[in-house]
Parts: sequence; C-alpha cells; structure tokens
Amino acid sequence: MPDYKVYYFNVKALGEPLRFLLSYGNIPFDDIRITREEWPALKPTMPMGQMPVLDVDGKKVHQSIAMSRYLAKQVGLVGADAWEDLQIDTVVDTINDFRLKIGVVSYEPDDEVKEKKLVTLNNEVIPFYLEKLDDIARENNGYLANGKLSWADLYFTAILDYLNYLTKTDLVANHPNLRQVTLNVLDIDQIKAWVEKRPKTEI
Ligand SMILES: N[C@@H](CCC(=O)N[C@@H](CS)C(=O)NCC(=O)O)C(=O)O
Repeated sequence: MPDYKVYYFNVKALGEPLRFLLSYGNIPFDDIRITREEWPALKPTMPMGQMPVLDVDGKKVHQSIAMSRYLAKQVGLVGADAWEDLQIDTVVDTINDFRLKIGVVSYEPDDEVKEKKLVTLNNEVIPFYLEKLDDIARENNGYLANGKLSWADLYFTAILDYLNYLTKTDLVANHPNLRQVTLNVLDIDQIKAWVEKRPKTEI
C-alpha cells in the first residue's frame, strides 16, 4: 500500500473529503496540518501553491476533487461503469459549484456589495441548489448517485460543515433526503471512528 500524507490547514473544508475517503478504506495516512505561520515557507513547495495536497509515496498531487476521485478508486466508492461514474461526477461538480457560489459571497471584502449579494444567495441560489440536490437524493433513496453509496456522498458530507459555517445555517435541516445522505455516511463505522478521533475544528 502506498504511503499517504494529507497536507492541509487545520480545518475540514476541502481537506476533509480526502480524510473521509482514506478513513473509509482503513488506509493509514499522515494528517499534516499546516499553521498560517508555517504556510508562506511551504507554499512554494506545493504543486500549485495551494492545499490540500496528497503525497503518495513522496509524489505530491493537488486538486481536491481529482484526488478524491483517485482515492475513491482505491477504496471501491466509484461507479460500476462509465455511466455511473458520470452520475457521481455531475453531482460532485454541482456540489463544488454550490460551494464556490457560497464562497464568493462569503469572502466578498466590500460590505455593501456583500449585503446585496447575500440577498440573492439566500433567496435564490441556496434554495435552488438545495432543492435540486434534495431531489437527487430522494430519487436515489438517500444517496447522491446510482441509488447506492459512492464518493459523492462522502464528499458532500465531508464539506457540509464548511458550507454550514459559511452560511451560518444548517443547510440540510429542511431537506430530509439530503440529510439522509449525511446520516448514511456518518453511520459508517470507519467514518464514525474518524469523526470521533479527528482534531476538533470549527470549520
Ligand atoms: N481547486 C483547489 C482549490 C484549493 C484552494 O483554494 N486552496 C486554498 C485553501 S481552501 C489555499 O490553499 N489557500 C492558500 C493560498 O492560496 O495561499 C482544490 O479543490 O483543491
């Protein structure tokens, strides 16, 4: 088995899907958490100057979704064929679009602009994505693709805390099918064990 290291800040956010997937597969990994003070010196050593980064036997790779897909293959959470993989990928890309739309407003530096953007985000964008994703979860009986557990479910559950933090809400509270996705994931023994032992962080 390769030697895995996950480099990220001391937060869940984009690093957590990698940690969930490795934990799901009972794959040991070094969970390396870089402080804001350490980061400037380390940044030039990372492939694109960002994290998360996965080190596989000394080779560093980046991009959280590509790395998650790679790990999903190692732990048996991809689709049974190209069509099923496409279903998973469309959902993961949609979750990522949703994250970016929330992020761009949350990190808007101009308060006046932010207030205006928040109205559209809260009244239109968030309800739109949650309804669509909840419909997908209903059609797939509590999963996000192909009616069975896949890395899309782990990906969503792993970054939900971050999205809840940014939106200051519980995004799945009124979306029972989407909530069921998270319950299904959090009920997996390996995920339960990881959630129990991981460093406690707000995001
Ligand atoms: N598309 C990349 C985005 C990575 C990213 O935005 N990383 C941020 C933290 S979430 C980062 O490294 N920020 C520090 C910097 O850019 O110096 C991914 O999904 O991995």
